[in-house]
Amino acid sequence: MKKAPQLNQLRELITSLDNELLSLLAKRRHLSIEVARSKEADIRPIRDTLREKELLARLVQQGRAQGLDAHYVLSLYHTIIEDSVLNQQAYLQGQANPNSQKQRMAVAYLGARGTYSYLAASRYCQRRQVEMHDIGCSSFDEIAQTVESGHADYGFLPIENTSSGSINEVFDLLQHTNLAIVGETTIDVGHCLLAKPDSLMSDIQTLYAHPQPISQCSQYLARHGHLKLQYCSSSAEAMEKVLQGDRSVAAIGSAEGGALYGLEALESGLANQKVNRTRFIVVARKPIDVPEQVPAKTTLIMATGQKPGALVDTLLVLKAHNINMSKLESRPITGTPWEEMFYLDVDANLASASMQQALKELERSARFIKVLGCYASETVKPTQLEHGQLLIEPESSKSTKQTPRDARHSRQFKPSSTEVQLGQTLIGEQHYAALAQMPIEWFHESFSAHATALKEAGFQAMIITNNDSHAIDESILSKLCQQLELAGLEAILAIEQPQDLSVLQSYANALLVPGKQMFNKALLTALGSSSLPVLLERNTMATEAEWLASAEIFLQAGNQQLVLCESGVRNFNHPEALEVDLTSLVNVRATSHLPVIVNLSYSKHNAEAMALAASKLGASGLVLNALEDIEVSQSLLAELYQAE
Ligand SMILES: O=C(O)C(=O)C[C@]1(C(=O)O)C=C[C@@H](O)C=C1
Repeated sequence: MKKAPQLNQLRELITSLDNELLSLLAKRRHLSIEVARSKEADIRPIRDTLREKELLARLVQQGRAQGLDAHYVLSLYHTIIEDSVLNQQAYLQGQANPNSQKQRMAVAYLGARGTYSYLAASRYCQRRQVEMHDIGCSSFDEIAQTVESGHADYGFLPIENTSSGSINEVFDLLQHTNLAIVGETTIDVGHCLLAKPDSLMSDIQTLYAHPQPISQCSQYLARHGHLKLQYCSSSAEAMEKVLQGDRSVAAIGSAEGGALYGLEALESGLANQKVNRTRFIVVARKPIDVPEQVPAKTTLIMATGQKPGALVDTLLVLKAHNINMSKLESRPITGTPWEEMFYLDVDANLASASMQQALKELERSARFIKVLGCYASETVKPTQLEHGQLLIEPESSKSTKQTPRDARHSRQFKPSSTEVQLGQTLIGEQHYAALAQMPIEWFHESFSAHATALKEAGFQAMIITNNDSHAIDESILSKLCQQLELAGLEAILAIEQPQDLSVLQSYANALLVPGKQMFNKALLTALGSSSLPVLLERNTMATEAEWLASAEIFLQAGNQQLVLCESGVRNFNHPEALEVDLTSLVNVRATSHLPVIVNLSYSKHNAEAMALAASKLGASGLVLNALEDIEVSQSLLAELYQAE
């Protein structure tokens, strides 16, 4: 028996794949910036949701054919596209504001290295490829003063959090500052319990934290009522305290921040809400221009006075100009009891005609109004696909489930077992067939001797696969099929797309739908409308129901000459290889009248025993690797034919 590969060998393979993935992602990023340059020239919007829909639908389909589920592909690509959009925005923003372009920026933020503000600021600078000179501050006022006095170029202020809501102190500060909002950024706040590496959860008695994380983790803290809370001015101070303390103290902070202090996360996911994100605004001394291609936000503050319906009038102005308001917050005006200052974020570019017009109208009715800034919106809403495009099961499998009695593949529909005539070869309950398989690339001039030897060893047919999905080379195909015919082997040709049907059917005795095309509805329907027998290979990740659902699509189109081909599925025993699913063979034989053959050419373990077991369990044939030692195949086939 072949030994399972070593863990380190497998890890090396994964490492090299990951390296390839990274370099592909870097190349994609580079291309995305080139796209931004072209959009800059013809003034086209950065976001093109139609293109995204088309791209996502294609990738979901291609991924599914390779065994990757739709949600996995979608979430990967949502992240990739978000990155692409934000990079394009940062590029165009830089081009539109050449004076604010610097190699190195001084950035003021709350606390010290390791706080969430620090993480937000460093990510913001990284995206703009700007070196960050970080200036930790002890309060929001100090951040504002540091920027106002020119000691910092940017200030980072947390404005709202998905768990604890708006950060009032920052709203109040904005009332009195002359700074402009020039950007926003949102980060995931993954609160962890950080302690020294040798601390255990049972050791922890005291918890240091900033009031914000304490309020965002209130449920966790209620469950751990014995922990003594100590308030700190920032998460960095909390981590510093843990560093100075003994094993009984811990802090709330991010794992990334904790690592800067040599602390480890004893527990993670402390926040009340699963999605815990904080939005930061970036303030600077001067406002910036936002290019019209970039989705922009404008933040205003206004006091309407205590007239009935004053706020409604404001909102109606926005409505009249088709301007969406993404946030509305109110804060008391200091020194004026019962009067409110409203903060509005609207999805509009300050320079746009509609926003300018709306502002004029608002000025007429407001007692006070001020634009705090216009900046690129970093909320990249993921483009969604139609529900039908996301279904893990093909639509037909739903209908099969609803009316299993009517399903054409079922024994209820047709109690007697189906026999499929493949040239001169019959496949079915009473007819066991042996098929060899090889990729078309293996064809060579002296192939005919090998084909004859296969025939003599007991094979009746040859499956020709096209592993790399190359375009069909008709001259090779015709020579190959001629030699198969001379050797007395039926030619079964793998088909990848409906367009290839007209060429392939002139050479083939039967066609094979490879597992990766098992969900290809167009292909199944085209083959179902032809008169050639077809072998339908199970996708390595497909369930029995999905496999039968694909068979149903084929049968519904009219052609009843279908053989199911079980080629192995991924499993935990031998993750590097495929393993024939004998359980499914039994189940499918019990529920369906279609013949099932078993392809052992991909499975590396116990092929001989598997072949015997499969034939005992009702398989109507087997497929072996055409290049396997012919004598070994011959003795196996002899044993199988005897057993039949
Ligand atoms: O194709 C474009 O127009 C791009 O800008 C590239 C891209 C992408 O990364 O694939 C990014 C943003 C658009 O909304 C659509 C697609």
